[in-house]
Amino acid sequence: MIFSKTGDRKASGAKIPATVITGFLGAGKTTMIRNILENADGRRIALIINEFGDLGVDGDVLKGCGAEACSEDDIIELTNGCICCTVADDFIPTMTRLLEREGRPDHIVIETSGLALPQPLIAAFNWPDIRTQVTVDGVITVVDSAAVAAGRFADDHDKVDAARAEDDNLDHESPIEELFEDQLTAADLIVLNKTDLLDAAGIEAVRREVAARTTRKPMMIEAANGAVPASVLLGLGVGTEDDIANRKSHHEMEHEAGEEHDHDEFASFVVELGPIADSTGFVSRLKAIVSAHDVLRLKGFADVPGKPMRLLIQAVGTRIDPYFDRAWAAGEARRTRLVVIGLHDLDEAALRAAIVAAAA
Ligand SMILES: Nc1nc2c(ncn2[C@@H]2O[C@H](COP(=O)(O)OP(=O)(O)OP(=O)(O)O)[C@@H](O)[C@H]2O)c(=O)[nH]1
Repeated sequence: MIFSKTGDRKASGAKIPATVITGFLGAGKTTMIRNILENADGRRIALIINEFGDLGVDGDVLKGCGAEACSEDDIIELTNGCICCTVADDFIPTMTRLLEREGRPDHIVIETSGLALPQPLIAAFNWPDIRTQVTVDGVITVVDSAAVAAGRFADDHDKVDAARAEDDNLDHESPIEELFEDQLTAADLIVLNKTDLLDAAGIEAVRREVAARTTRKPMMIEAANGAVPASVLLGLGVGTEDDIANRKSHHEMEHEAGEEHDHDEFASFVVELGPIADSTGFVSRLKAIVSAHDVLRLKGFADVPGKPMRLLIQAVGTRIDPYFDRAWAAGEARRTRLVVIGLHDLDEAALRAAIVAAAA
């Protein structure tokens, strides 16, 4: 965070605007935030990142981006990715500490994990100590348009029925579909991202499907690589915390109907490997593995011997995108670590073995 030295907002009593950026795993939230930080127009931005999985890749990518607004110490990471369960434990104390600091930011940006329900987070802005000092400027939901076009959020009824037959505890129709809709329902602005991967007719079909998935009518804009001017994303001025009653999630509606909510629908684990000599072969073998095992998201960094830069590996569904993102720092341990995220029945042992074999 880059903080004001004067703390003049506090003195004037103006509330600090906070933008919540949500969207399913791999939609492009971090990419869009990076774009905001690089085009912050002199705003002092504090960034809170909530990530699923123990690796902190998003924070690391943003710390490594070199923009003035992303200095190492200026990004707060909340490591438990289910913000819906930890608002009281993690988020509220973090916000309180941020607001107690001497210098205060002009704007707060919060990236939820791809598996988080935004509703409890928005409701937390009504907590007395927070409500008097911060307002939700707007909720921005980033959509992976290519994934929508590929039917990734369409309910696969056969699969859901089979899973429910095997596991009585499954109380939801389809966790992915529900989350996708809950994130859309929370939105003040929907960014249809990854339009570079579709043609005009495909984008139009995505727009129609997304509109049909929420009863609200938030603004919708298109983007590639999250390239939307910060002036469009920041300053929506909605005050979303006053409108939570109109944005209820499936979970909230189930709770009201007296049903229980299961937090164990998704799972993640970290794989640590040695140096990867043949990075091209490794990435192509990983691609086959994520397809065969229905992995939702895989990301992390690899140590490629002889390369001064670390290799960032990102897989979203079956798309895999490796690139060297920054040089290893002096004294930094060169490590290969990947976080793997999937549904709760992810076969961790088989996946681990396959990834270790792919690296050999
Ligand atoms: N082709 C294409 N790729 C994109 C676009 N936006 C993001 N990506 C890629 O998609 C992958 C995931 O992007 P992230 O920004 O990390 O997505 P995220 O929503 O922060 O991911 P999680 O935090 O894991 O949920 C990366 O490989 C990005 O380079 C886009 O508009 N087009």
